Amino acid sequence: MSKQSKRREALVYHAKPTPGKIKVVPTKKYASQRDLSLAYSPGVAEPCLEIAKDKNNVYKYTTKGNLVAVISNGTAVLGLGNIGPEASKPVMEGKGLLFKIFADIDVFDIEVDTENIEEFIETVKNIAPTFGGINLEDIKAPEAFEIERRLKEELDIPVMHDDQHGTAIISAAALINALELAEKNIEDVKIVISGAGAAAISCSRLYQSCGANLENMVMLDSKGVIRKDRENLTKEKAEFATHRKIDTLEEAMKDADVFIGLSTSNIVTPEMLKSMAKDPIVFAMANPDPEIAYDLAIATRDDIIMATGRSDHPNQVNNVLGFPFIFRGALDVRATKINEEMKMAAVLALARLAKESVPEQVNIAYGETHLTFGKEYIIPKPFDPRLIGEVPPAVAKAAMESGVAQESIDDWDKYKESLLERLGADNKIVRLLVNRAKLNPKRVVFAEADQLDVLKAAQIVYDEGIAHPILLGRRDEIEKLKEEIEFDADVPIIDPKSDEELERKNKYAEVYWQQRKRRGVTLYSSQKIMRERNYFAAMMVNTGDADALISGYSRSYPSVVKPMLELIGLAKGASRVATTNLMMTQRGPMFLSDTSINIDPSSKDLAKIAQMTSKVVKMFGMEPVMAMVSYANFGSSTNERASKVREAVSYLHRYYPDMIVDGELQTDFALNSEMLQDIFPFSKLAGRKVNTLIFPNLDSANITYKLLKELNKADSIGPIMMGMRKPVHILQLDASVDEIVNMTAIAVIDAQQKEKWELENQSTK
Ligand SMILES: NC(=O)C1=CN([C@@H]2O[C@H](COP(=O)(O)OP(=O)(O)OC[C@H]3O[C@@H](n4cnc5c(N)ncnc54)[C@H](OP(=O)(O)O)[C@@H]3O)[C@@H](O)[C@H]2O)C=CC1
Ligand SMILES: CC(=O)C(=O)O
Ligand SMILES: [Mg+2]
Repeated sequence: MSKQSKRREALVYHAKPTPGKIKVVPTKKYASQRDLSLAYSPGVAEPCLEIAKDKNNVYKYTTKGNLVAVISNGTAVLGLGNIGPEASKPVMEGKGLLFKIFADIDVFDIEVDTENIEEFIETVKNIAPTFGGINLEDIKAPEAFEIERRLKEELDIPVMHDDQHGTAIISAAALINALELAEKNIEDVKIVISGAGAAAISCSRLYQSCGANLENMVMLDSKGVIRKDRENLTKEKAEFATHRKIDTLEEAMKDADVFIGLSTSNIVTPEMLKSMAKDPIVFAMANPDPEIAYDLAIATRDDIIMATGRSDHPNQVNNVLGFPFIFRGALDVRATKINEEMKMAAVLALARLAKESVPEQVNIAYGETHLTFGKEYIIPKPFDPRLIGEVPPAVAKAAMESGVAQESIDDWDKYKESLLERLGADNKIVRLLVNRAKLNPKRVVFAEADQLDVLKAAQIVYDEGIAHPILLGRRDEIEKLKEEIEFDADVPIIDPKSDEELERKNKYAEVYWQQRKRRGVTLYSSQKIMRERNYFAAMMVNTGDADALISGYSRSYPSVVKPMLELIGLAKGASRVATTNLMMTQRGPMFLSDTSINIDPSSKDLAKIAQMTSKVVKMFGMEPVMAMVSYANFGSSTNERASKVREAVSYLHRYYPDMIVDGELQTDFALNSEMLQDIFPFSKLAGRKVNTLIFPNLDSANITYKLLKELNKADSIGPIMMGMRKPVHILQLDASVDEIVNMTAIAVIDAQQKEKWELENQSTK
């Protein structure tokens, strides 16, 4: 993607569909007059009075305990400098988003229009009663030091200047691990620090706590090396002033073991890197552009251990790995401070985690095959789901042991479990899907590429490397739309109606005719039918000219399924096709089958649908726990509709005893593991969390899925086609661009799996 398109994409992302990145969502019912009389007057007076009696009750009756203020005055926004409070708001909203998705902490972002230290402190102190914690952000040094020191002293809730301590914690963990790989001792290494601001000073102090020697450090600011003989140094800079008679970064870098960049972009040259000691460690952490570009650094020295603050290269040393989890731990024990002990506990937890074996989910999420501790993996990845289970407990424990916790945790296993529960699975699942597709992108033909949304989706999958799109449709229309959305990549366009495709059309017609010539099909009618886009696209997949197909955006589902079934046919061993929908519900991801095809399946069909769905659930990295739902529970009705489901279950139990499936069951029992455990403790599902529902007929499945989508605004991925010989996936009429992108990822994964099975079959023959 060009720099210009990236810029546009970032602006559209922030502007559409609603400006900004976060919103406020009520957590209580508000549907009836009664609800409102509780939420507001007169009911609300009761918690007010309780809190007036005892301020601690504010944690019991309000969101304070899980609410953090991300506060800035916009004086040091990333590496963009003093761009003012309004211009800092996207970053602060971004931090809010990260707090929420990584640690389930709610955030109000607050941008304060003052550069005066006293005014800023006064503002924060005045609003502090609202919050459980204060995250100071992007405030320039030296003001940031005084502001944080005073607020820590004067407030009884945790206050942390993220750019100082978040950065220090993460980079210290990365440094410990990098030094281990380089086989160097922290006490001995020569460290150059570019930048003498909030982040640099705090990092350097923490490295000292980890054992680094002040005598071995050289720090630089915008004026050059900070020497003892320089005048008018702030007290923080003076703390790091060196006796060495050097003035420039170039001189400082000679024979240095470690470079820490917390200053500004592109100030380190390849020559400087070459002058460093063997196995140099370079953390170029300025954002958005580092002190030296990752690729350039790697190309300059092959013994380098390199990290940046960015997510698009290995080793992202960025405070995003810290602030969500540090505050989570601090809030959960109502710590009054974030102290040195808590910071060190976070450092050690992060450093330790990087050395443990990486769950497959993380490999997939980052499009990697085998992340292991080494030069390109010195620190955990932000999307590592283990972070929330490891860092907050370490921080909370340290808070308790150092005497700043106001509440204690006794059952650490239970606490860890509750932390893992906090993370919704929605985004994770989509990410997993997309990244799995990216590992081995396939050629996907978009049969309706002359529709704007389909083309937009094709552009996204192309840009993100999810698939190699083939655009099928009216060439002139596609060209026009491509220009409109500035999709300038050279991807194949195929217009089945044009003369250019005559040869290919004839080839497909011949194949089609050969298969059906004894069923009343003539060569002429075959040639005619190949002008129809879905037939043409299906033949592309059939003959290996494409790996997968996406269609259905502009036509009714059955009208697309029919030709696909006729042309592509069923997979080996499949007796029918069916679909499943993945719904992102508040309870977590749920698969619902069959949502689109089988009107009144028999018990055998139901068993088959369950089996096929189980494979799809596994494809999403989840263990299927399946309820075959009905209006009845375990034989409570003898009606044939209930017994059909019962028979399907007994078939599965008999032939597939390892499948975790049971029924017939009413949906409320299926979704409530405790109720199920109490009343039907013999069930295979008792005590388990059901993630898949197999419905007895199309009516119930389709109605439920649409109801969830409309009433609960649950996002849906699907319908995912199961049982087709080739990867053909059919969109709902008017699917959104996101839905088309997700469906393409599914089509690619489907193609990857079919390819794998074919290879396995060949090797066993
Ligand atoms: N990866 C991460 O997680 C994080 C990265 N950062 C990045 O670190 C940088 C600094 O942030 P922060 O400390 O908050 O900002 P500050 O404004 O507090 O500090 C900036 C420092 O950089 C120095 N500086 C500017 N230009 C140069 C130069 N050419 N050579 C050497 N030093 C220079 C300034 O010098 P002077 O004192 O003379 O003005 C100042 O000391 C930013 O790029 C920010 O994005 C920050 C926090 C986290
Ligand atoms: C990451 C961060 O907080 C910064 O660059 O300022
Ligand atoms: Mg910052």
